[in-house]
Amino acid sequence: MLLSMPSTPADPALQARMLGTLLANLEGMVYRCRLDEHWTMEFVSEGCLALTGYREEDILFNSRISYDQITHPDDRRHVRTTILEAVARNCRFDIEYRIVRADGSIRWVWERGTNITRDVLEGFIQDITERKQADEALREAERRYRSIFENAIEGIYQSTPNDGYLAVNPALARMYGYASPQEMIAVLRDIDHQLYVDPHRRAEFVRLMEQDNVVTNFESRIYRRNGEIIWISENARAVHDSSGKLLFFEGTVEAITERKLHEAEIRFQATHDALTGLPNRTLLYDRMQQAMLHSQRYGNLTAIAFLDLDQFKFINDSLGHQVGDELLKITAQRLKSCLRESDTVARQGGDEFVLLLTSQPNEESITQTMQRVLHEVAQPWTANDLEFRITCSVGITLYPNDGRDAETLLKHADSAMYKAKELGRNMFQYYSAEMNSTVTDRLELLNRLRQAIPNDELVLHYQPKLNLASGEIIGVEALIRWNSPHSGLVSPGAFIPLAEETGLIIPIGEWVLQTACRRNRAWQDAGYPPVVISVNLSPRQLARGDIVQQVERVLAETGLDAQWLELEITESVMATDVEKSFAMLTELRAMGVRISLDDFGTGYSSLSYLKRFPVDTLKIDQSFVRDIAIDGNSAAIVRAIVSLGHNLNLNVLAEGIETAEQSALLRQNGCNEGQGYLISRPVPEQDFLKLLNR
Ligand SMILES: Nc1nc2c(ncn2[C@@H]2O[C@@H]3COP(=O)(O)O[C@H]4[C@@H](O)[C@H](n5cnc6c(=O)[nH]c(N)nc65)O[C@@H]4COP(=O)(O)O[C@H]3[C@H]2O)c(=O)[nH]1
Repeated sequence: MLLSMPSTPADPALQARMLGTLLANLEGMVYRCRLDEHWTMEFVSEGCLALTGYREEDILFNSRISYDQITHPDDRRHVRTTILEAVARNCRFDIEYRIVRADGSIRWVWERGTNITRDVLEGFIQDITERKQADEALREAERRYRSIFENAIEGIYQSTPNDGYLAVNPALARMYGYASPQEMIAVLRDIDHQLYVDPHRRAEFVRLMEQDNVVTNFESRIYRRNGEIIWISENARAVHDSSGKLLFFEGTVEAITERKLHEAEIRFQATHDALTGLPNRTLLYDRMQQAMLHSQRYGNLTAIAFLDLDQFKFINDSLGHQVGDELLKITAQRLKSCLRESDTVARQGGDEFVLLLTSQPNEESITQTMQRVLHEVAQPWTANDLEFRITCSVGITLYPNDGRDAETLLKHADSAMYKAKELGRNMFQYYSAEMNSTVTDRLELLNRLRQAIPNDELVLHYQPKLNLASGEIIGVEALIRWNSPHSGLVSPGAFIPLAEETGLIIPIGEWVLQTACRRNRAWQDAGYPPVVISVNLSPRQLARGDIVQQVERVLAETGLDAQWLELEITESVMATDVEKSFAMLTELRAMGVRISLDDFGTGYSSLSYLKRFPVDTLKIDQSFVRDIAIDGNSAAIVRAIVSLGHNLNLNVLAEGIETAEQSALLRQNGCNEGQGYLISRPVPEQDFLKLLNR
């Protein structure tokens, strides 16, 4: 019993004193009370004041307040029931409840007691408010941590090195495709094989844990429950007990598939061309290095083909960038279709592509591929309901023959490509050492070309046009030459394309028009028989829109009558703003200027326009003339053009006549005007005037 005395010491006074000391120093209150409706106190120890805020005399025999009143109203019933039940069973009771202290504050107490008789209880009551608060704080903290665990967006887990997961949160279960954490823990027993796509990843994870006790940003590919593969990143640490034994790993998981895709996308963008999806220059260099190493080891050839679309700039400027972009995409596809998977088609920028052919046994195989490339690129394509054809010029270098590094090989391929352009486009050229001596540095060329007009370096050569039947000179074509102090007499193929690309053709074109008209007027003034002089007009001169005014001004300045001027335009002009071109050409014809359609039959699908086109003469392209004697198709085309021209009341002139046989065949096929080396090459003015005088 609580108040029963120890058997020693025997002195009752000593015992009473000890008891008094004990009771006075006890934190809490010892009591004796009646088992009545007030819990009437018969004895309370000194701790009463500290516990309840009431003095002993306030409580004893309910003199001021009863203990039942001190008990928190909400807990009174619970307290009474518990005590009565214990009494009924004659056993000790142990109960926690709240009291209301004298100052109104509420405190938690713990009471432990027993009944001495049927009516009297004895026991001890202690303030446990602080412990209760600590418990509550602990529970709150636990609740908080659980809430974080349950509601985190990141996956959280505890796992053992060998036995799967101890705990996972719902986010991780969701991320891995399981209905609940429980299901995931139950199903995923063999993490190495069931989870990681590469089973060695888990071994690596465990190894890092053993080594560092922590892993950060550990990225792996894992299987979701449905077999789908995703990327995750883990941060984890090892948890040990006090003896240092490993208990488990605990970590967080982030799904990073999107980030990985994004990174891959960025990597792709850094190495590929956005428009065509082809490898860009960076990746090309990389592949070239590999290909060269491979050739070195196996003793075969690597070919680098530099490819430039002929007249692309013109299409881009005249039909718009959208059509230009479309053409580049089509070309990219076509080029890829000609090559093996192991080869590379890269876009170098603009309309330039580079083909890298690896492990080539000999030149013949490269030539075959290049023939396929020319053929494929030249296939017709459609834009704005019109059918087009575009050709390309290609320069080829071989490793190891033509260069030992990527830079040199590309530079030489570029030179060879310009040679192909110079030789008439739509062809490929293998690089040869002499090409180095030709003008290949375009920038340097451009700078020098800019100076050509002010330095008076441009000259015109003249090529007569004949009536094939009578042999009479009926006209002359003015053809530009550049008398460069640096490179000698440069033919137009070597600088006109560059002038067209850079816009320099505008001042050059105006110079040609001025000079041709002035010279023609001077010949007439000198008494030579009058001839029509033809001047080539670049599509860009026409696209500028002021050609009518320019021609008017030049004719006025030089005093040449309009009937003695002919403007040669190429079919490609028709692909530009057709209505505008029609209007300008119509105006020029109304002034009396003649219009001739150059290179007829080679390029754009112009037949549909031809009927409406304000033109006087069709010039049959020299490629047909060249083959007329050997190729039935060319002869048929020439016949068709001649009869088409005549039906439309047009003059038809054949250019590039080199042999008497060609001339005869042309005459037989109804073509009675011609021009070509057979009659005369383009010659300086004085030589031409001698011909005119004959
Ligand atoms: N194989 C062969 N070739 C022959 C024969 N007869 C003439 N040719 C060449 O064929 C070209 C005909 O000129 P094009 O088709 O207008 O082609 C011209 C023209 O498109 C352009 N061009 C020349 N001068 C000018 C100019 O003043 N302005 C513009 N915009 N372009 C020009 O440069 C191109 C090339 O001019 P050229 O080198 O002078 O080359 C000339 C001429 O020398 C022949 O029997 N056989």
